[in-house]
Amino acid sequence: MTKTTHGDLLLKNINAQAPFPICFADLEKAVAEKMEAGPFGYIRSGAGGEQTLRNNRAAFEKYSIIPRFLQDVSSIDTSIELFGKVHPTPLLFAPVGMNKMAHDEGELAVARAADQLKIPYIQSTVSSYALEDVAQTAPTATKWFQLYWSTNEEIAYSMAARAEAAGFEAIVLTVDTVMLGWREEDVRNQFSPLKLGYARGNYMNDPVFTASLPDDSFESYVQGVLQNVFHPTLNWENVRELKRRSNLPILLKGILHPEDAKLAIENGIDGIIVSNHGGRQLDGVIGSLDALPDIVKAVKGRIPVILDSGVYRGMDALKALALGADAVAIGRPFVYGLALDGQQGVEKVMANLYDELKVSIALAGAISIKGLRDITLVKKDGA
Ligand SMILES: Cc1cc2nc3c(=O)[nH]c(=O)nc-3n(C[C@H](O)[C@H](O)[C@H](O)COP(=O)(O)O)c2cc1C
Ligand SMILES: O=C(O)C(=O)c1ccccc1
Repeated sequence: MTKTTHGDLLLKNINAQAPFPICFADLEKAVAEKMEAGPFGYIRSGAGGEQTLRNNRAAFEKYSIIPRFLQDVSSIDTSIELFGKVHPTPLLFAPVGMNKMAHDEGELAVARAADQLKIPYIQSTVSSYALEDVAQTAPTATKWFQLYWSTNEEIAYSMAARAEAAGFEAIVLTVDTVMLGWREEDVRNQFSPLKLGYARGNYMNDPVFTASLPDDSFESYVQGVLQNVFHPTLNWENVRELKRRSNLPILLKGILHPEDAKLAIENGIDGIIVSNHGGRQLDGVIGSLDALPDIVKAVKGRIPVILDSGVYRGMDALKALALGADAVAIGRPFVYGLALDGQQGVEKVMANLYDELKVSIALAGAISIKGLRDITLVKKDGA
């Protein structure tokens, strides 16, 4: 239970300290001024004409809440349970690769922030630091490993096994990035973090991967990553085999169609992440919040449904939870916090998101995450 009676959730941001950007737009502006065009454009942009990037935000803006009052909201419970473990907030860190682009301490800083905040951390396959180093620097954090399938399947199994051995508690298989989306900003800026070697953390010390290289030159590593990280052959049989080989819960990330959600359950999957990869993969795709209700209906509470893509404030998280998500994952906001102020920046961004969520739950007239499902929402297009 969290007390909401101190009245300082907002006001602690109004003090003598150096000001920190309070919302996503301010964050993005500050990072744009600080970072070079290449890495900033890589993080900010969406695929194609960025229709999906806009759809993500537009989906949240369609919903409004009709709040209830006079029901004592002095104490609220923001905890959730996932795979038998209780977490104090319904937030997660979405897997974001190559964090050295944003800060030298990269994933290490983010994982320490996750440990501090008690928010589960999902580490990317293409991270700048190895999963073993992340586990060591954030030993008590809840850590999940995001797996990109590999052209050489044995590399995928090897990474999944390493994650399990290092204490990661779930595997998140991303299904929407079997090849890179059509990202025009990166062409404009002539920028590829993959080619610059930012994604080598988990590959460099993978015994199966390194054994597959002709030599240990930088060029061989980069070529090896490029050859393996894109994997258009991925199919349901691979999913079943991964499930057979792992003892951990397995989630599929990037599900947008209710039929795929049903297939995930039929194939023994333990959870799904409704996501369009932050608008970075197929442009013209449905906003992830717009995809949520039909998926929640299809899943019928059998496995947890997590949502990401466009959750930029506490109120966005509230709307997703009210529409039936069990938790939400945050991508770009924490990366911007990392770019501005390392671990501290990540903590500030996530703490503000959480504080706004708490204020919003109470002001909407709910006292728990499950209770949010009973609040009244209206949708602009009348549906
Ligand atoms: C720079 C960047 C790198 C990302 N790398 C990965 C990744 O390695 N694996 C993955 O599954 N998703 C990756 N994503 C997608 C995020 O997990 C998440 O789906 C997305 O950022 C959510 O949208 P948001 O940024 O609007 O919160 C990445 C996103 C960004 C912005
Ligand atoms: O940039 C991304 O969104 C991403 O997920 C990715 C996927 C493969 C290689 C590098 C990054």
